[in-house]
Amino acid sequence: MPINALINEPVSDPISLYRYRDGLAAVDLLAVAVAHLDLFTWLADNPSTLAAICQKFEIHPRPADVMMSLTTANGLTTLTGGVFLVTLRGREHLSSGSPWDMGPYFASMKDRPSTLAMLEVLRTNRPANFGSFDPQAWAQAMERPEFAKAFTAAMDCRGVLLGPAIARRVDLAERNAVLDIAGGSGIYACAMVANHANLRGAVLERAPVDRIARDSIAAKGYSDRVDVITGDMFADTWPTGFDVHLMSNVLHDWDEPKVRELLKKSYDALPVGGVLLLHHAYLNVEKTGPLHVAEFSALLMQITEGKCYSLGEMRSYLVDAGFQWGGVKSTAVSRSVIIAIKE
Ligand SMILES: C[S@@+](CC[C@H](N)C(=O)[O-])C[C@H]1O[C@@H](n2cnc3c(N)ncnc32)[C@H](O)[C@@H]1O
Repeated sequence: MPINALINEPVSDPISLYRYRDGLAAVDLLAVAVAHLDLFTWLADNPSTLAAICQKFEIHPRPADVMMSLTTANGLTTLTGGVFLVTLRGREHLSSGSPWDMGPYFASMKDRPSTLAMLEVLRTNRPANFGSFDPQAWAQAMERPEFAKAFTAAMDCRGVLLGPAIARRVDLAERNAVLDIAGGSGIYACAMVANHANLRGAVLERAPVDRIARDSIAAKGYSDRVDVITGDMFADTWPTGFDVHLMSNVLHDWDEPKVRELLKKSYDALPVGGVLLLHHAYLNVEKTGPLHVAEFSALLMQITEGKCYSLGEMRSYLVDAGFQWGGVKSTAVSRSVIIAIKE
């Protein structure tokens, strides 16, 4: 009998493979910090806030925040009382004047197209074209059926691992219906209903992904329990009748104002006592790691308007939106799910 991957998890751990794929852009972000900005030489003499770093190097706060999380997670900087300091490792290996300065080693990769694309994002705050090879940025490229199909397939194969991991770590025994906002192929909604016989589901997606989701859900045999609702999560009112909302790998595509907007939309559409599940890769409260997540954040910052948020940031956005914090559970490959309840 074939393995039902929506119910069974793999025995082996693919984390090293995820680290390569997720961390793709981290090397370019570090190269920008060293070879273009000479960040560590300056910061060693000028401990500074994020705002002062942005001013000095004429870079934007969102990518600068991601850059400093990456240097901190690498043990090159620390943050004390809102001020970034260079550590011994940063001084010895990445500051000019040190006999062990690796600056020239990084300088040789300064003009790589992907490094230059990263510098452009720091300077403009505009997402680069997808993976530096597609003619459009991700959000626009997703309107083209061919790109949407390939991108949704990429998300779907990741969801086979992560969807069941979420479904098994949250208690949904008393719940009835899950709305998977921007649910891609519907893999997460299928995994939720596959693991919880009491649940029905729906995916909210815009065209052309809505059609891809319908076909994918049918191919998995879940059309009788998972619907697809065509809609724009920003422009449209969210459907009611669902006591669970799931946003998986959604908020990390957007900057803070849009994150807050989506949380408010969820709050308005959920019944009192309803639960919001937020599944992403999160930095810790102090933004000192995990390194895998700080590396992934470089990629998201480069190709979308977002980044990997910290648990502290998410908690404050949720509380501001009216939610009660219900805890956080690890799922797989450095991802976790935040549970929030509408009071
Ligand atoms: C990174 S994918 C995540 C898909 C899925 N939730 C997952 O975890 O694999 C982001 C999804 O957001 C969807 N999306 C982007 N803007 C949207 C909008 N305005 N309304 C509805 N869906 C949107 C895209 O079509 C895409 O499927």
